[in-house]
Amino acid sequence: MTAQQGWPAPSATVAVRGRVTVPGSKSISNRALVLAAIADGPSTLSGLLVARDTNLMRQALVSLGVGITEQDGLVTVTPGSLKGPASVDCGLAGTVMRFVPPVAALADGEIAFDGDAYARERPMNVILGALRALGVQIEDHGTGRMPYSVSGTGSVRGGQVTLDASGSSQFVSALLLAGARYDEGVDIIHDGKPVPSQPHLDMSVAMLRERGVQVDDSQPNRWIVAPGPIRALDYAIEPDLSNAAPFLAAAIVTGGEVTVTGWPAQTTQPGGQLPDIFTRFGADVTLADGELTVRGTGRIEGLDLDLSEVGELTPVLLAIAAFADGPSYLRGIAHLRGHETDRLAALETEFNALGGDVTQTPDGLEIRPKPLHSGLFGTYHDHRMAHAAAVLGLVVPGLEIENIATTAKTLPEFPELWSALVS
Ligand SMILES: O=C(O)C1=C[C@@H](OP(=O)(O)O)[C@@H](O)[C@H](O)C1
Ligand SMILES: C=C(OP(=O)(O)O)C(=O)O
Repeated sequence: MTAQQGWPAPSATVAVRGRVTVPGSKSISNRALVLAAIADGPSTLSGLLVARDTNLMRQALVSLGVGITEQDGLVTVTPGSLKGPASVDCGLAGTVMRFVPPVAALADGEIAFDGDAYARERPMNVILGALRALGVQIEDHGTGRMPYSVSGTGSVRGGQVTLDASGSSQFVSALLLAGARYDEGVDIIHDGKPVPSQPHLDMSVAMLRERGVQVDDSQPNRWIVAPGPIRALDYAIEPDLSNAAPFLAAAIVTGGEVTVTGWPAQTTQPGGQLPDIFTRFGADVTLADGELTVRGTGRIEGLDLDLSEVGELTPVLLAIAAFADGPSYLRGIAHLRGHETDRLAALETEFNALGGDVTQTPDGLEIRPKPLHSGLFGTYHDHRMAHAAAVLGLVVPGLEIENIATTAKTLPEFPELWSALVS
């Protein structure tokens, strides 16, 4: 492949200044869809993300028998009786491959799951094993991976299950989201190294409680969901704060100023930690009147960051750290090896191919800033690799991004929004 085959990342001739509005959160959108699909009546969702991951979730739920209609940007989800046979394309969406099987278990009939080639590499065994322990029949040909099928009888016994969710918080969220609809509810006990992505767990619990479900998360590493209905709820989805990260990073690496509109005062999204992290990098950050403004000060400090709670922010934060005045250490993110790609390996390879000095550690990445040169940045079907490359490209002229279209996973309009902001 030659460098000509990539998307020419705009470089910033002047400091980036502007305002951006990003579409709805992937994580909240797909939870809202799942919960609405198994609620006690129709729910209307506003601000739902339109992207590959949410489209796959919608298709999955429709194929199970859920009604989904759309008018004037509002999406109405009407629960139906869940039935197989059906097949579900998970693409590369963790939220689809982990959150839908516990719902499919409530269907009557066989639901087959498959996805992109790399989806077969993403860890699934924990959630499949947990579902089996809760009384669900699963066929995975002994692989613990995709493709698999879930054969339901219209109800799930549920009850207590012990699992190791250190590989992904989505194993816990998946059971939380459907568990109220199981006969005995679900009592999830985590046994293993710490569960990553605490904000995403909080998001699942909060969204269940908003819908009247009783969740007891008062003990560490244990979540008890009482059996009962999930109340239908009309719901507005927050903007995706993780997808806002590259735009805000543009201000930091160019010494400019970027405002993201619609920033929630309170959030369970991991991006809620961005103001603090950006401040530690040396940026000026203001949150007022529902807008977050980040101003680059011309100085970026190398940081030692535990990103275990906010792993999905890693690629963009590494791109900022590439221009810091000292080394940075990003820790607590071994589980990123099971994301859209092995993100630790991919980031190390691609940053170093531009002349960078990035090293994988057992649980993270170290970066020692060095001048970078132009080149083609591989994205490995990973939207956040593309975001990181775009941030680098502001400072590194001639950088090209392979398969920029991969950003469609969560933000199809990324190339246009980016070009409009930075050029
Ligand atoms: O539940 C969710 O919506 C997510 C949980 C996290 O997964 P991991 O805990 O596997 O990192 C996060 O990285 C992913 O982007 C979305
Ligand atoms: C890890 C991610 O996605 P997924 O929901 O597919 O796990 C991500 O978006 O960074």
